[in-house]
Amino acid sequence: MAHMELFDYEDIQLIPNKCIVRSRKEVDTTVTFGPRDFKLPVVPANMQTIIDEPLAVWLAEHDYFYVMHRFNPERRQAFVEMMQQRNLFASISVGVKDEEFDFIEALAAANLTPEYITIDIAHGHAQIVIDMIHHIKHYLPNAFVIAGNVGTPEGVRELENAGADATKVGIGPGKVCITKIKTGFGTGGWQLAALRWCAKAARKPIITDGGIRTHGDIAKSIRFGATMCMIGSLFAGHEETPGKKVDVDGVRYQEYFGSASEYQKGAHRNVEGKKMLMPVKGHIEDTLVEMQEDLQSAISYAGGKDLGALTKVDYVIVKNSIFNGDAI
Ligand SMILES: NC(=O)C1=CN([C@@H]2O[C@H](COP(=O)(O)OP(=O)(O)OC[C@H]3O[C@@H](n4cnc5c(N)ncnc54)[C@H](OP(=O)(O)O)[C@@H]3O)[C@@H](O)[C@H]2O)C=CC1
Ligand SMILES: Nc1nc2c(ncn2[C@@H]2O[C@H](COP(=O)(O)O)[C@@H](O)[C@H]2O)c(=O)[nH]1
Repeated sequence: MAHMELFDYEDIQLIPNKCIVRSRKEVDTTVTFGPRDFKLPVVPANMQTIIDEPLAVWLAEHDYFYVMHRFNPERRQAFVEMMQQRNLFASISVGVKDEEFDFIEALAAANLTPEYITIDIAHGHAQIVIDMIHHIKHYLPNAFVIAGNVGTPEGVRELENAGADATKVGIGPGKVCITKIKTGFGTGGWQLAALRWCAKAARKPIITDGGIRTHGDIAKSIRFGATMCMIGSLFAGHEETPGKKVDVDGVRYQEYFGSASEYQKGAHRNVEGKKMLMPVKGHIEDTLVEMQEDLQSAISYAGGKDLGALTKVDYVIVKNSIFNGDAI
């Protein structure tokens, strides 16, 4: 590996350029991802405590990208039918076990092609993922295939060469992730640098996945090569997110647990995720609007009118100092 600068979100500040808009309202945060345009380059994580069918419908109706999780496998075909009957796009997740290969064939037999299929595996740089990409492209050639997760340029290239239309980057930077502790591996603590490293090799869009803690981190992700940002913890704790609500000393919280946690698996086997309680902070629509306003502002600081302006801004590395000791 050539010499690589190591940094994460909190170590970076972007450098402003002369503003060319009279109002932040003029700034366009739209992103084209696959066959569609979306309001924001942001997608809630495909986790059971973050997305469910009603939220997926709401997001699709309001022109936000979504990826339904894969943890109610028996519902997925009906979900695709339901979305497409309502003229909404269908975006689902699959794993790589034998029955998942059968499921792809069942969709094809039913003449159902989801617009987006995400192969959702912890260690996505694997032959079985390449086999699944080939399988989907054979049976459902018009589906846009997102494959991951990977943490290296080699991983990105191999999945792209196998036919993936986008790759997802991030091994272990998530808020409820314990992969880095349990295995010693991953991009936790240097996710932004790993994104830059992977983006240099990519010929197709990248979704950065995990580690985003502030709205400014979305702008930084775009700067370092992401087309889309997958976010869990910032979306956890909304009225509409499906994690169980609990009351602790009169304060409302919502459960947010890892997809590889024992709470998801129902067994303590290969556990690489934990559970947290997040304070309930209101409606997801308000958070999405605030994200959009903050991103519009970021683009105005970049001296532009759309997301493209962020991709070229200068930056400095200010190791661990941007919060001046303040908590986020
Ligand atoms: N982004 C991240 O950093 C991580 C995300 N996750 C999330 O947790 C969920 C469960 O993931 P996952 O365990 O992959 O899904 P699955 O339980 O579907 O396992 C994937 C398949 O790959 C095999 N496998 C071999 N090596 C590994 C490895 N190191 N990690 C995982 N599987 C391996 C598994 O077999 P066997 O189980 O017998 O080994 C299984 O057959 C997913 O939603 C994933 O996104 C989990 C960890 C890290
Ligand atoms: N290592 C693990 N990673 C997990 C698990 N469940 C989900 N994830 C990943 O985290 C992101 C969300 O990260 P956040 O920082 O925005 O909260 C999610 O999209 C997955 O890639 C897990 O059990 N272990």
